[in-house]
Formats: sequence, C-alpha cells, structure tokens
Amino acid sequence: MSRTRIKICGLTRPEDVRAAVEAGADAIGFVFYPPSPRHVDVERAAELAALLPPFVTAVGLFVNADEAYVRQVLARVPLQLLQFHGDEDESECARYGRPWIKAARMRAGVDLVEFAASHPGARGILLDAFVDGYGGGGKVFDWSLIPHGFARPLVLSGGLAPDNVAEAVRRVRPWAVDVSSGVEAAKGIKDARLITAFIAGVRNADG
Ligand SMILES: O=C(O)c1ccccc1NCC(=O)[C@H](O)[C@H](O)COP(=O)(O)O
Repeated sequence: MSRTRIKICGLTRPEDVRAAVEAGADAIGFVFYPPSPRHVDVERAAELAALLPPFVTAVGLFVNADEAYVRQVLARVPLQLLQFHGDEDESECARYGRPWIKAARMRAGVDLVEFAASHPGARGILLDAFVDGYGGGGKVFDWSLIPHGFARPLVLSGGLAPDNVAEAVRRVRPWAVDVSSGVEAAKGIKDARLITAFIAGVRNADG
C-alpha cells in the first residue's frame, strides 16, 4: 500500500515552509485569492517557492481567477501543480498546459462521479467542505459521501487536523490529504508542532 501524500496549504512565511518541508510534507499550497487571509502576492510566493527542495511540489491555488492573473503568477512562481477551487470548467483549468487538480464541494446530493467526469483532465479531485463559499474553512464533511472504489486520485480535505487525520486516512484511504486550518496558530500562520503531529498521524494510519 503506497503512503498517503500530504499537502500543507495556505503558507505565507518562510519559517512555515521550512517547518512543513522538514516535517515531511509532499506539497506546499500557496493561495492566490486576495479575499483569503492566506493570500500571498506573486513576489512573496516566488520567495517561498524558492525554498522548496527537489521532490516537494509547489501548488498554486486559484478561485475563479482571470486568465491574465494566473499567467502572471505562472510567469514568476515555479508551480508544479495548479488547484482550481472555484467553479472553473475543464477548459478554464486545462488552458495553462500544467498539471491541475479540481476541488469539489462535498455536500448531500453531490454526484462525485459526474463531477470527475466533467473534469477529465484533472490529475486528481480534491474533496472539501467549502465554508462561506470557498475553502480553508476548517470544517469536516461527511466522509460517507465519498463513493467506494473511486477511480481518480482523491485528495481528502476539509477540517482535517492532528486529532482526526488518522481516522480519516483509515476510513477513506485517499491518495493524499490536505490541511490548512488544522495546523495553524492563526489564519495563515502555521504551527510547526501541529504540522509535525498531523504528519505523524498520517504515517501512523499508513502503518
Ligand atoms: O485556504 C484558504 O484560505 C482558501 C481560500 C479560498 C479557496 C481555497 C482555500 N483553501 C483551499 C485548500 O486547499 C485548503 O487547504 C482546504 O480548503 C482545507 O482547508 P481547511 O479545512 O482549513 O484545512
């Protein structure tokens, strides 16, 4: 059984990037969404992404961003993966010629199979609770909404934390987990101890 990959999202400080890398994160998410308290501007993101060693993926997160802005970010920040967290359709996600994942809002009645089919180019589907219309809300959704035997790589997200991630991994067996609020001292300010505890919880569940 392959180990569960781990994305730590919404980093804004060099010390937090270093802590997440040291703790064993596989991916670091940078939020390019100005209304978010975790938003980073292009220059700060370039500085933070430059801290990443080989084999740690820089993920750029967008919410219904206009094409010019995404291209401005891509010109300056070495992102290996794009994450679209709004209502973007396949063509809006695929136009950049970069690997990308699409966030799905998990709620009663969601048809995840149909959602994935409408985004055939997605490298994975990120499952999130969405709070107040977007992510980073620290809210767990009902994991039983996830169909068994889902064929696409799933990134489990939404309200994960050191005290629930092991259960989440054991129940869902996702390709990866993603966390923001659950490893923070304040929005956008990560806590190295919580990051370490979160990653230990994943490793524990992986066995
Ligand atoms: O993190 C944000 O502030 C954010 C803002 C707007 C859209 C998406 C956002 N985050 C997306 C992520 O990938 C988060 O890690 C995910 O929503 C989980 O967040 P949390 O429930 O706080 O762990």
